[in-house]
Amino acid sequence: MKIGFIGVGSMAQAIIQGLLKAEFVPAQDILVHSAHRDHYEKYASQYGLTPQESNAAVAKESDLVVLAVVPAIAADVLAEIRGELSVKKTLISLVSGISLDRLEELTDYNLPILRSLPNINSEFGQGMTAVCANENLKGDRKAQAISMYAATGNVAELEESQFSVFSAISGSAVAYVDFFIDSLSRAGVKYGFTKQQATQIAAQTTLGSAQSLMASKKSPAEMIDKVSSPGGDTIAGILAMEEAGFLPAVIKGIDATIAKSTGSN
Ligand SMILES: NC(=O)C1=CN([C@@H]2O[C@H](COP(=O)(O)OP(=O)(O)OC[C@H]3O[C@@H](n4cnc5c(N)ncnc54)[C@H](O)[C@@H]3O)[C@@H](O)[C@H]2O)C=CC1
Ligand SMILES: O=C(O)[C@@H]1CCC=N1
Repeated sequence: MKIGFIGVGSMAQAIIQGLLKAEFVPAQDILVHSAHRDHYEKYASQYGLTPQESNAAVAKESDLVVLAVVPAIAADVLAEIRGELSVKKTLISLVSGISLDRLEELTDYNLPILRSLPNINSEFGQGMTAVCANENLKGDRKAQAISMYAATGNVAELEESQFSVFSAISGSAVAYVDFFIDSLSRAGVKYGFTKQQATQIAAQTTLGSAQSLMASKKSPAEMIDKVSSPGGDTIAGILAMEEAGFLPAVIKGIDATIAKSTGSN
């Protein structure tokens, strides 16, 4: 099976690296093309991938055609490759905010298409990807397309109407979690830790907390209660964070993310 990537930016590279680590397909069966020849040729040669001269060539030579460009140019790129797509190939879009209806309108109403929203953690097999197939993609073909993402982490099949919220609390939230880690780290620096020490401590604490939460099957609130000793330090910190607007700040950030991805701001 050949997997072609149109666009080799942050998200495509994370998936490619995840696929290589999982040995999902041989490296040469991953085809790439993007706007910058120097960059995609160098990247392909570094990892043994197969560079292609054009977006149309990627589409022609691949079984799974992954559209990994920014939303603003997706329509132009689909116009370039439309002639090479067929019912024998699966188009996988990971472009935020572009619906299956719109993808069909820009290509062909008979094509098997998987709309997806991965996150950057795919690079290390820790991804969280939402998928939704159109009615032309079913059975083994659908399983094959989804298996690409399963090789790089968890997959959830969702209604399309849930995508913008998913994108905010997963795709974008990788940055928000890192923002939180960086905030903890800066607090450590304020009190004399080096940035490197503080970041390592904050990151490991975040990782350990997420793993413990999932392993325990408890709610985050129950875990907070376990850490908050009566009359202790943690509850004092929680109350101060609440007073400073921690929860409303997070909700506001998610609202803004959803508004941007749905074009409602
Ligand atoms: N970065 C992330 O964490 C996530 C990104 N996405 C989606 O992934 C898509 C790409 O985002 P990023 O990788 O962050 O952007 P990026 O800017 O890092 O990558 C975009 C790629 O498209 C290429 N490109 C530009 N014009 C082109 C053209 N005419 N033909 C072929 N390639 C062209 C660029 O050279 C670059 O390789 C977006 O639609 C975004 O919504 C979805 C989930 C998470
Ligand atoms: O920032 C963005 O637009 C993309 C969508 C989800 C994560 N990154």
